[in-house]
Amino acid sequence: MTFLQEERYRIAQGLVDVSQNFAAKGWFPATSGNLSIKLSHEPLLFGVTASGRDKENLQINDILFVDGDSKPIESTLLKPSAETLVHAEVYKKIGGGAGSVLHVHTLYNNLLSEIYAADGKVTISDMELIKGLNIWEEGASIDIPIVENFADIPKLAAEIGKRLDPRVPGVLIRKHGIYAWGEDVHAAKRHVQAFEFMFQYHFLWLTYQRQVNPLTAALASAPAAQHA
Ligand SMILES: CSC[C@@H](O)[C@@H](O)C(=O)COP(=O)(O)O
Ligand SMILES: [Zn+2]
Repeated sequence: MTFLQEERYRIAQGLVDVSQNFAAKGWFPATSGNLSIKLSHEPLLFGVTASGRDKENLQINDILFVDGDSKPIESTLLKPSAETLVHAEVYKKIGGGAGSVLHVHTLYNNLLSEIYAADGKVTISDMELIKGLNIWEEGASIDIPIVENFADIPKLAAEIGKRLDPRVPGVLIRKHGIYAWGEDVHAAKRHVQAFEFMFQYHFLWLTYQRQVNPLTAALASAPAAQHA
């Protein structure tokens, strides 16, 4: 498989740039996270980070190119990210709306994925940064799906595939992290930043309510019958 050296460089540099932005925020603890940019949809080919690389110090040589089965398309000593199948699943299901898939582990996405695990989703309503997801309606509400953290990656990818919503460009994995995407790496980066801001706000707001006004918080979370 041959493709332009310029394309290879554009994709690798795009991933290095976004990794530096996220690393500065501490979103890649302990080498976690993985990143990809699509090269072509038909056939599906994309550049992805090699497994186990320190994404706080990602280099152009840490990127390899794989197909829709997560197999390298060129001879390489690099091993694709252990979660490459998740990237492939998002590209296959979202189509043209996904030109890049980004995965980060953060404290706030882990906390909310556990707090709302039983609901299977986190609901965020009426926040300005929902517009950062390209959703412009007044008072918009979004549900971010939460899937269990299956160790079996094909199962994890399939479960994520079942829950994808093209309107909401992200899926949480319980006590693991978020996969978010966008039509290109800039949109995907904006989506991750918007989600993380809203997760942080939501968690701190929950905490504030419980600390500052525990009675109101308890009433707000109690079933309606108990209010009567
Ligand atoms: C280092 S713990 C995190 C990993 O288990 C995994 O979830 C992850 O995000 C990074 O895996 P990788 O294979 O380096 O892409
Ligand atoms: Zn991960």
